Amino acid sequence: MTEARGGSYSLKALKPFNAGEIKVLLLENINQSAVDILTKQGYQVEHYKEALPESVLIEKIRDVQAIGIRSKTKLTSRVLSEARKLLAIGCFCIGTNQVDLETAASRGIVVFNSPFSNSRSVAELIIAEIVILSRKLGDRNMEMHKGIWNKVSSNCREIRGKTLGIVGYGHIGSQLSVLAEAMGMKVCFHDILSLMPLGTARQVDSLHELLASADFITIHVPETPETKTMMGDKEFECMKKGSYFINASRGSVVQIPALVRALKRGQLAGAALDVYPKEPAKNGETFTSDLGDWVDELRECENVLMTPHIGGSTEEAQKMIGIEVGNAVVRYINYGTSVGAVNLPEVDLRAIEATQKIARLLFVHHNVPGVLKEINEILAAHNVEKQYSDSHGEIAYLMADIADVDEGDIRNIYELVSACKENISTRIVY
Ligand SMILES: NC(=O)C1=CN([C@@H]2O[C@H](COP(=O)(O)OP(=O)(O)OC[C@H]3O[C@@H](n4cnc5c(N)ncnc54)[C@H](O)[C@@H]3O)[C@@H](O)[C@H]2O)C=CC1
Ligand SMILES: O=C(O)CCC(=O)C(=O)O
Repeated sequence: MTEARGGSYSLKALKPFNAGEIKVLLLENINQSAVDILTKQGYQVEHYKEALPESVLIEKIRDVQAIGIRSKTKLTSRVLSEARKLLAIGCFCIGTNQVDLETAASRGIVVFNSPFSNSRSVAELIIAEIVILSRKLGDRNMEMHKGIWNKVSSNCREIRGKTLGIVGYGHIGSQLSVLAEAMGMKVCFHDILSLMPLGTARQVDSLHELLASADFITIHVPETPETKTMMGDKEFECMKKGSYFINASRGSVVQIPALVRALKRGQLAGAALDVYPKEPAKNGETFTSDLGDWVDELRECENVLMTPHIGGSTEEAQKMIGIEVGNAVVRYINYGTSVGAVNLPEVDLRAIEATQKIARLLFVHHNVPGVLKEINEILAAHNVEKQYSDSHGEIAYLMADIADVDEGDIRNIYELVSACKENISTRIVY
């Protein structure tokens, strides 16, 4: 058994398994920092640059203990029902809407994401887009590439003194607020939560009030039943004539035909989109009407910037995300630590000293009365050094360190706990 240094004494590295048998599937060009962390553990890592078609995904997911994805791979209940060995899903991004979180939890599969490692990258992109839209640089750039000299100032404006309206004042929205004020903009925002405004930003009561008062509107909400299609004809009609619209959240939030109508009738002077209702699965695929008629309609509009979902795609963000999510997956597989999980209770225990003969029970179960009594009866013959249990809706997670157990005790505890009626998943690491 290997040992890790922890402060002034040695900590036990818990690995009840042959690490070489742990298989990890990484999709969508996840950063090398994650590959390095996982391979250093001795895990077998299969690494693809793109998302896989569903049939191939199902074939591969059957055989792995962990999978890493970004925004394209849909882990639906159909796909997860095939994932019989899966312990952990790493979303190497912020959004987790591509995963059926409830199904994952009900199967004892933990889901991690990286809640803010790419927020700054998105905020910087939005600042750039505000300037580019305001100066109509997208169109001027395209003209120059075609050999056309078109020096105009009409309707091109500074952003200083203009109002930025932010929908969703979370990690990205609030970071953007600070950057925009530094550029001389006034900031107001709308959020379903009452939040502390940064700088001199101002929270407004309703989405419609925000839409009517800003020169630029930018959306930074997660995909939820409430935010799906939240921007339609009525909302664009509320916006100031000649204002600009930006979306780098999720494509489902905006009704593209309504946006196109607002652009064509001159209600909006331009728009920037980074995300779409349907996106190609990999680089090299085309962005054409195969995805929907809305593609051609958008491509015809003037002063519309379109980027291929690159809000979080910077070297800095991808490296940080790789390290953060890669480590979270390792900690869960090796130690059972679920801190940072988005679908299971966050449970952890202090590390075990290398000299201690301790086995750690990791038990995900249905959250019903009587389960802990049953488990503690199983453990009654042993000294439970420490234990912690928490629940998240219908699912609960118990972690217990049991002292002075031999291989026979461990096998016995495993068999009794996993036979418990409310068992979802039982592991013992030692
Ligand atoms: N284009 C890209 O590459 C990227 C896109 N994203 C997307 O951006 C979204 C936002 O990211 P973060 O700021 O990190 O999320 P966050 O969770 O920190 O903030 C989201 C905010 O939206 C608010 N909100 C939720 N529903 C709302 C509603 N109906 N109306 C108004 N406000 C609402 C929440 O209260 C929260 O304050 C992510 O969920 C993800 O989908 C994130 C990173 C990169
Ligand atoms: O980088 C990606 O693939 C996805 C970025 C994103 O949309 C997110 O972090 O939610």
